[in-house]
Amino acid sequence: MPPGPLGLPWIGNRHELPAIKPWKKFAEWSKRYGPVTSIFLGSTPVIILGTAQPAWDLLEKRSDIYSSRPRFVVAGEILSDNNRGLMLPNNEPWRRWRKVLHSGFHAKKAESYTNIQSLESKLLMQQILDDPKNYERHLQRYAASVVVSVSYGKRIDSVDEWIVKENMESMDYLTSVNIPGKYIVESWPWLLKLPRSLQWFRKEPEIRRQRDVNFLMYLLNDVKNRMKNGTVPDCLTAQTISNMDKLGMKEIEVAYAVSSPFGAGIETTAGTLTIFILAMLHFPEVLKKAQKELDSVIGFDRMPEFDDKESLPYIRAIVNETLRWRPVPILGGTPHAAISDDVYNEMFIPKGATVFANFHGIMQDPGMFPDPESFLPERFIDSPNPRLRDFDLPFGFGRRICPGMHLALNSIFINVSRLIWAFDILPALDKNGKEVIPDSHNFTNGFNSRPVSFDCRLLPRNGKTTACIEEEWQAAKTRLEDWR
Ligand code: HEM
Repeated sequence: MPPGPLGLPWIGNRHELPAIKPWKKFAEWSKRYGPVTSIFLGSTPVIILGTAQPAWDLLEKRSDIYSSRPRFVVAGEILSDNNRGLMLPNNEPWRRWRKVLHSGFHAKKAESYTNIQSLESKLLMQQILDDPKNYERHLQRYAASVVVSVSYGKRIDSVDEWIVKENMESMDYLTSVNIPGKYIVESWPWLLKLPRSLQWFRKEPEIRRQRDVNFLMYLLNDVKNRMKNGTVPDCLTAQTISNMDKLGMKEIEVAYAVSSPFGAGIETTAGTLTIFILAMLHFPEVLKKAQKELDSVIGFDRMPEFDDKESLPYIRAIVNETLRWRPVPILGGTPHAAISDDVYNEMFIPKGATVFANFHGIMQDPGMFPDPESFLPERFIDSPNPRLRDFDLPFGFGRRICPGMHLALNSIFINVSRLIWAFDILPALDKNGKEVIPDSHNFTNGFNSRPVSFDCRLLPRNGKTTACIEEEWQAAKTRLEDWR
């Protein structure tokens, strides 16, 4: 097995792994033992990949071995009845689920959503203009509305809408049951052989499951009804319902599949945009340089559009650097699992091993990203490294790579370019008028890690850009009505 810290009988290295921000410990171990490290959590072998190369070598090049997931007894099997593809092993139902998401969000298909993304982004700019203090809430609304629009053909006016709240509660519950060590059945799955009435751990997740099913079926049936009336815009659910027979999927499978962007696409997108703002507070020279590019390519009489992407290399590099500097899916997303024994660089990796591509270490590897703590978009410009020219590392690996990658990149590009074009992004001032720069390491715990809320000033750059935002918003308002 790869080198790693010696564990104790039965518990392995569990006692050494903190519940808060375990990725830091992972990175520490990678530094000490090398880019491929092994530990044991209970009796499960866990492989930690600390740099990008072994992650590509294993999770991408050997994806026939490493595209599975570890077993999630409570969250995946009991709570979700094996309907949440993110937690499914590499099996036939996962492939059907993946097909739905691929056909809904592949690069070409994602282009068809740029219209709604641009309209929602115009609303976002207007909201930030009117109420800059609550910028984080506006970013979350943007991300939620895009995801619900492309999934269910219906937009979101406020993060307080019941659909968003119900989804958040469901996701919070899912995360709360997915804590290693919380349920003994995860380590002793033989408990599932007990008579059902004796499986004490089932009761609460099964109640929650019924609530999830009711919610997801309501959303599915709502789209069905609107399809009958001819009032639903093109969206993932409508496409999938039309293809249901061909896909060979049951209604409940479809209901869960089309809801996956809900869990995977809101926090990641909104969190990344917040990280961009945090980076601009720490690296004001990057903001200045980006404004210079926008001023010469766009000017002040119109907003940046998707068509401008090719002419804005520095903005594209900022998008990449934001995803690298502080990745939201800090542990590389959900871990992968090996379905057969393997040998890599003379190290044995056993069947059933859980594999983490620890983004906290990978994205801070000075070998690949010199001076990794600095926010340097230049590292992506004219790079001879094809992996940096086409930077998909933040979206994971192989057959499990994020299916929402193109949608996410479009959301980040359009909003980063418009925020830079329209606003000066400055630190908040304390009561003595002194600038307060938030800690660039103060991030939340959890699978998705985003900055702890911080204040900043988003000041309109000039009258022309402000007038342009207001004008564009007036025009966008009526067009957004199509997505009610
Ligand atoms: C900045 C935004 C985003 C980032 C950084 C991100 C990143 C990731 C990562 C790292 C993974 C794990 C891949 C792996 O296991 O190797 C993942 C999986 C996934 N993402 Fe995203 N994602 C983002 C946005 C989205 C959006 C907008 C959607 C939906 C439209 C989405 C849907 C998914 C799904 C469904 C999976 C699970 C795939 C599977 O298990 O087969 N993501 N994402």
